[in-house]
Amino acid sequence: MAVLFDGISQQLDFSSCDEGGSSDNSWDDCASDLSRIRSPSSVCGTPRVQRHRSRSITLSSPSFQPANPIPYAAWRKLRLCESPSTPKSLLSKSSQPCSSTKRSRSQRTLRFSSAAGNVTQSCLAPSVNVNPFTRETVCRSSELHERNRCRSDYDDDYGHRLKNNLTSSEEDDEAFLPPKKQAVQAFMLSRYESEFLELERIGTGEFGAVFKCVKRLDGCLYAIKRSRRPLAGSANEQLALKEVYAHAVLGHHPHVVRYYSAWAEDDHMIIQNEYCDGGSLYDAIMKREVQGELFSQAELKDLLLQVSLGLKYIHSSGLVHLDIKPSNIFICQRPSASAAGEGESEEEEDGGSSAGVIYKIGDLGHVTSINSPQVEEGDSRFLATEVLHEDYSHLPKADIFALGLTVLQAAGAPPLPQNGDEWHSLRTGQLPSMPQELSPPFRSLLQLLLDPDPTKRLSAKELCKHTVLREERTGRLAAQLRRELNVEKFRTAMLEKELEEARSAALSPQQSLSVGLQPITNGENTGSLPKKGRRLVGRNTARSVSFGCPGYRV
Ligand SMILES: Nc1ncnc2c1ncn2[C@@H]1O[C@H](COP(=O)(O)OP(=O)(O)OP(=O)(O)O)[C@@H](O)[C@H]1O
Repeated sequence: MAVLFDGISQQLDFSSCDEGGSSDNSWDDCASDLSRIRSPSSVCGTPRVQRHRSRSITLSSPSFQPANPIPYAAWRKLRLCESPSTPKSLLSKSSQPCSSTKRSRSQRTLRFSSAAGNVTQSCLAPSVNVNPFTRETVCRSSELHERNRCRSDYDDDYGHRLKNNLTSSEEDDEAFLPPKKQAVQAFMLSRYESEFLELERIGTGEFGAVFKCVKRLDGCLYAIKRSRRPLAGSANEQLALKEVYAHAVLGHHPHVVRYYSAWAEDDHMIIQNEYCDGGSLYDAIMKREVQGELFSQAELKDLLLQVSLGLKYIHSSGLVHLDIKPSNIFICQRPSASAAGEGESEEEEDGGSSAGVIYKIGDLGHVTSINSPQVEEGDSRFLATEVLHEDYSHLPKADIFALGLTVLQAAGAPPLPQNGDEWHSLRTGQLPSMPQELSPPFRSLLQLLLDPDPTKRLSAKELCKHTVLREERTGRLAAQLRRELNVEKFRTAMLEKELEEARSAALSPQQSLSVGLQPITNGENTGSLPKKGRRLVGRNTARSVSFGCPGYRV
């Protein structure tokens, strides 16, 4: 029995089941966890199988049962937290460079991982590759290089989770599943589980839940939307399908959240989208509110311009969004200049801001066609009156109306009413009272977006060209051009000076020839000849210039 306990104690670590020690994990609990290991609903920590040379007892074998249930108190004593094989030591082992043989083996093996939250989803799934080209990886490796550390030190959640995952796969070097079982279990994994490692839940909405995931193959982050309720036959089905159809038709634009893939799983729709690391505009507004800050007018113009660019693209594709609002506009932090390279980004060419963030339109669940609309009204707080009255003749202008209200929200306007008198008065063209003074041209522009008559509202295309929005960018461009012009002027002046010097240097010997050749002796009497070692035009002009007179040179 002692031998049996010893074997178990060296293979199991329940620290991930109960970090705080408050859980009542008995053997039975953990054994049942093992049996539920592929159930997505299971959230309790899964016993972590530690790397160990002895294979006398392998927990991965479903047939394994302890001879006797282990009492709770005794069980807790079996934890390996401070033993030489604790997870800590395993982590540090994994952070050291490992041989290529080991890496390739770990990539092949299936493993148990103890990813926090939805633990069991990633169990038995393949490991995650680390993409060396992502911004995160590049930044991290340069940081590590700077600090001259030999141990990797991931300080964010992504790093931790990735690391845990990689560590787990290394632990699995001592593969405990026979090949047939591995194959069967891999087969039983869903596409979501086998292709992605779930890092955290980042949001919930009408559609369902959204998770931040890393794709095991490419090591990149994605936002994965999973519909909340089983879809077949539900009203949610249309919403999900609309989103997929719209994404597929729209393709790729810098101001529309990028779509990668979609599939159905267990009667749920799963959509793989670009992950926007700045969250939603709604989150950003809330954050500013807490900090007692407001979006500046320049930021508001930037927001309006960028979303207009996205809308222009959607509208020119014959579609309308119909649910524009702060929680459906997502933010990507702009990569630093060094990471982005020196050339202008696509956004800038398309008129976006060169500083700060990139705004992207997301959540295409209400998208419909302009010409044959099937309108599923979006959030009533942002709804234009004509849509409420089922007048669909100017649908793109309904997006413009919602965009106007979105910008007002970012400017600090009070929360919008869902209905009632206040709702109607907002639709008479009156701007709500604002906590900040907006310039008259910008205020009039916003007023124009909220005009009760949709035909008077500007189109997205007109907005993108509007001088009020362009002046910021024009000003920035002008400043940049001025800087470049100054550099060029300076360069030209330098070249002119060098040319002048070269000319006079070339002229001097001829002058000296006309007055009688003087051999160069000890450096005296050199007239206007360049001083010794002085360079002429270009970098290679330290060479002597010969005039074909032996004994005479300049
Ligand atoms: N691509 C993404 N990148 C980052 N976070 C995202 C992304 N997509 C969604 N989220 C987060 O998940 C939340 C809900 O997402 P989304 O609005 O798409 O779901 P929904 O169910 O359609 O919501 P709604 O009720 O607004 O229609 C967002 O508010 C945001 O915090």
